[in-house]
Amino acid sequence: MNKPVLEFNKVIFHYKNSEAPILDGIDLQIYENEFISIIGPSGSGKSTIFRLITGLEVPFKGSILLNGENVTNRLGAVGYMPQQDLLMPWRTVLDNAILPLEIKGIKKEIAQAKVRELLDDFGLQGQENALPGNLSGGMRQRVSFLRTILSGSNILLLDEPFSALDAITRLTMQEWLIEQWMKRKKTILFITHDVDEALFLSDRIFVLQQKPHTFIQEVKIPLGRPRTIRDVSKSEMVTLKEKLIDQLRSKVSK
Ligand SMILES: Nc1ncnc2c1ncn2[C@@H]1O[C@H](COP(=O)(O)OP(=O)(O)OP(=O)(O)O)[C@@H](O)[C@H]1O
Repeated sequence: MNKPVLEFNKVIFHYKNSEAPILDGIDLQIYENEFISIIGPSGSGKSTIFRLITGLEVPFKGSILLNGENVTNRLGAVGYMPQQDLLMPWRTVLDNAILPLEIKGIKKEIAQAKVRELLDDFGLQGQENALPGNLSGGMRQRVSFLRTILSGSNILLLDEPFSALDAITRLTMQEWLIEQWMKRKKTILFITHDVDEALFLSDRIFVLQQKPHTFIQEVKIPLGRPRTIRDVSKSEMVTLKEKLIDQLRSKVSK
C-alpha cells in the first residue's frame, strides 16, 4: 500500500431534487491494490458513492481525485460491474466480453483474441460461443467481471455482484475473485449487504452510519493474505462480526 488511487476531499453531496444531504464533508483515501467493502443499510448511500466516483453525479462541494487527478469525466476511467450483469442476450460470451474494447474502437478480431487469452482464467474455456441464457449465474458474473477487467482501469467498482447466487456458488466466486484481484493487482471497491462476505474479502470495511454522513467509519480486517473462509471463524473475527451486525441493526431500528 502506498499512494492513494482514489481520494474524496471534503465532499458534500445531495441530489438535485432533494435538499437532504447524503455526504456532508467526507474525506476518504483508498490505496493501490486495496480491497474495500462498503456496507450499510438500504438507502444509506452506498450506490451514491459509486455514482460520485464514476462521475454520474457531481459533488456539490469538495473534490474526488482519481490516480491523483481531478478528472471530470471518470466514467471511462473506472471499471464498473453492476448488480445485474447487463449481458446482451443475443450476443455470445465472446461478443459480450469484447464490448469495452469495441467501444474504444479496437478491431473486433483483435478484441476477440484478447478475450480468448483470458477465457481459461475466467473458467469460460469452451463457452465462448454460448449465449448468456445458457450460462449458470456464476458464469454470467464471470463474463461480467471479464468485461469490467477489460475496461483497463486500475479501479474496479463492484455493486453487490454475488447477491443473486446460491451460497456455495457465492463462496466459490468470492475465492475466485480474490485470486483474480491478487493476480491482476487492482483496487476493488465492493458493495455488499453480507457481513461475512465483507469480512472474508476486505482489507478495510467502510460502514455507513446515519445520513448525512460527516465521516465514514472504517474497520481494518485483522487477517493476512492469503486467507481461507475458515479464518473468518476465528474468535476475533466472530467478535468483529457481532459488533458490525449490532451497528447495522441499530441504524436500521433508528
Ligand atoms: N436519483 C436520486 N434522486 C434523489 N434521491 C435519490 C436518488 N438516488 C438515490 N436517492 C436517495 O439517496 C439515498 C441513498 O440512496 P442509495 O441508492 O445510494 O442507497 P444504497 O445504500 O445504495 O441503498 P441499497 O442498499 O438499497 O441499494 C436514499 O435516501 C435514496 O432515496
